[in-house]
Amino acid sequence: MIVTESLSKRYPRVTALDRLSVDIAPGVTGLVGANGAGKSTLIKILLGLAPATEGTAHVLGLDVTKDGGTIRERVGYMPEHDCLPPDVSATEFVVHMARMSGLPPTAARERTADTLRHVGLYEERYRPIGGYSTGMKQRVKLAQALVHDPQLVFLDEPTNGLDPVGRDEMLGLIRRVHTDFGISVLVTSHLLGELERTCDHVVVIDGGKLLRSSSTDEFTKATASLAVEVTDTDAHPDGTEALRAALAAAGAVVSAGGPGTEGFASPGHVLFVEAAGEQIYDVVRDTVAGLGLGLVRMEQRRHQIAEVFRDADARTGAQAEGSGTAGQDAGRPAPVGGGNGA
Ligand SMILES: Nc1ncnc2c1ncn2[C@@H]1O[C@H](COP(=O)(O)OP(=O)(O)OP(=O)(O)O)[C@@H](O)[C@H]1O
Repeated sequence: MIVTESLSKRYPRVTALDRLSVDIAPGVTGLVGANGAGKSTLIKILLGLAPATEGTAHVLGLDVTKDGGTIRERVGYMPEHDCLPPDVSATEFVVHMARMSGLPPTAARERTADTLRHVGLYEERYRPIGGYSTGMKQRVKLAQALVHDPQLVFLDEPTNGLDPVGRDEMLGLIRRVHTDFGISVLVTSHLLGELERTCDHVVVIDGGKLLRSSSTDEFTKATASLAVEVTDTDAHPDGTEALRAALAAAGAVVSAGGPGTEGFASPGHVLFVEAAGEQIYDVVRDTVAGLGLGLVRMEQRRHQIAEVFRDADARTGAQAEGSGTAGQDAGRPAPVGGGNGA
């Protein structure tokens, strides 16, 4: 759907994109990075609205330097900033945008009604946009991006300014844009956690450079582990340590405490056991029983993407220190806002 090769965009004082090469397949893809990472710049280049300094980019097989007009016919765009006229209604505005996209008057009105209903705007759609809440304005922006039935939409920070409930609703809507209508989505955010729940694939950029591109499942599944918590007994005053030693002796890969224990009432009592296969459940149960400990919990846990990046960063940071090249971009993770999107 989207292919870039060594794409760079340099402003006089800033390199907004730095030799970025990505290949994005159909589906819902998250483009994540801190403010200033280059997300909006990439979208503008992909729409043919801003020229790249070097490199190439294709959207739906079309060259952004030559086919910008055709790309914009087939791709919807929800800009980040507030750009809605306050004194017209959502219906008037979206009909206008549909007409601008080339739909005849009747089709434009029908598609507008359908799309506004889909994004959850009903009778309010006849009121002037100036009186809308932020959530309603975001929905109007989403509707205008969808009204001409594009193959692909670019959504730039669609959850900006929304409270947690509004954000969840918007993320649900975005997912349905793909599942209900088959439209592919490229959605940007500075919050990793919210993309984890919404996207099939995540691309992370930092300082205009590609940090990582992989499927959401790859980030999380590969790191499945069991969180195990046990009681102490007279025979084992530190039951957690006794279990850790016994499991390690049985060949299990075990870690205690550290990242990932947030949310547990007694983080010091939680062991993470790498879940290599089904048999690990029996190994943990038998080891706990053999030690005479009480099993408080044994639950499967998928790491959140943010943790994966934190781990990767720790590794890269250690390497960079070791090689004396602790440099600007080497191991910097996307400095994004945590794993829960809240
Ligand atoms: N027209 C411009 N002239 C000069 N510098 C620019 C211009 N547009 C963007 N930049 C710079 O390029 C960098 C990337 O900006 P961009 O807007 O693409 O980031 P972003 O990841 O979308 O962040 P945000 O969510 O804050 O918009 C920033 O440092 C920004 O200041």
